[in-house]
Amino acid sequence: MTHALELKALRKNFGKTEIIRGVDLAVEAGERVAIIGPNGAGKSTLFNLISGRLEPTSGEVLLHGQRIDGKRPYEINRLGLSRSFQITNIFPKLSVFENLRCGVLWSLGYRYSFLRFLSNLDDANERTEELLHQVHLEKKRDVHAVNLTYAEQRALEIGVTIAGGASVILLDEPTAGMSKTETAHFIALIKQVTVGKTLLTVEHDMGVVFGLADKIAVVVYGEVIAFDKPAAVRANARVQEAYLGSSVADAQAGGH
Ligand SMILES: Nc1ncnc2c1ncn2[C@@H]1O[C@H](COP(=O)(O)OP(=O)(O)OP(=O)(O)O)[C@@H](O)[C@H]1O
Repeated sequence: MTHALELKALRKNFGKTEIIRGVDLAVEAGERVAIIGPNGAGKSTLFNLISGRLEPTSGEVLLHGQRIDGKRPYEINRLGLSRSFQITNIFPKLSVFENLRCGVLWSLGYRYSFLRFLSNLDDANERTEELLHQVHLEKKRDVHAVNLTYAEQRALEIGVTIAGGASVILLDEPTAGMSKTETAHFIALIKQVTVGKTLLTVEHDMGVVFGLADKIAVVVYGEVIAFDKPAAVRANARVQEAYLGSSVADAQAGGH
C-alpha cells in the first residue's frame, strides 16, 4: 500500500550532533497526525525535513510513494504538500480575498501555460470564493490582512495553505496564542478544511492534540517512540515514562 507520507530511516545531523536519529513513520491518506514531544526533541526539524527546508543526512521522505527528500520546498509543494508558515505567508496590505487568490493563482500558474492561466482567472475567482467560505471569512473579504484579529489571520493562513489543493497539509502549532474558545472553533475549522486530506501538526497543547488527531507520533530525543491512536498513546508506558505522564493524564481528566 502506498502511504500519503512515509519517512524511512530518516537522520539529520547538525555538525556532529545527531538531531533526528532514525525516524520511520508511515501516514495513511486521510489521517490526521499530531507530532508531540518535549522541547528540543526534533519536531520542527522533522517538519523542515518533510517540507524540504532541510535536507536529510540520510534516509528517505516519500510523498504518495515518490521520493521528495532533497527537493526544493516549492517542488514539494507542487507535488501536493503544503506547509503553513504562520502569519509570515500572509500579505498584510492585501485584502483577505486577494491573499487567498494569490494562493490559488500561484497554484494555477505552475500547472498551466500562461494563456491557459489567463483563461482560468474565472476559475481562480470561483475557487477563491469557495475558500473564503471554507475559512469563514466572507464578512472580512475586503479587509486588509493586517487589520484582522489574530485568530482571523490564522484562519486566513490556513486558507492560503490549502488554496493550491494540496493533499498533504503541515500545520505548525495552528492554535498557538489563541484563547480557549478560539481554539475550539479553530479545531473545528481545521477538521472541516482537511476532510479527505492528510494532516500533520506539530502541537504542544494536549487539548488540541486529543481534539484533532487520529494518531499521535511521540518524538523524544530525535526518535519516534510511539505512533498510535490517542488512547493507545495515553496508555503507553514508554510514553508516560519518557515524557507525557502528567500532560496526557491532565488532558484526559479535563475531557480534552
Ligand atoms: N539549524 C540548526 N543548527 C543546529 N542545531 C539545530 C538547528 N535546528 C535545530 N537545532 C537543534 O536541534 C534540536 C531539535 O530542535 P527542534 O527545533 O527540531 O526541536 P522541537 O522539538 O521542535 O522543539 P520545540 O518544541 O522547542 O520547538 C535542538 O537541540 C536545536 O537546538
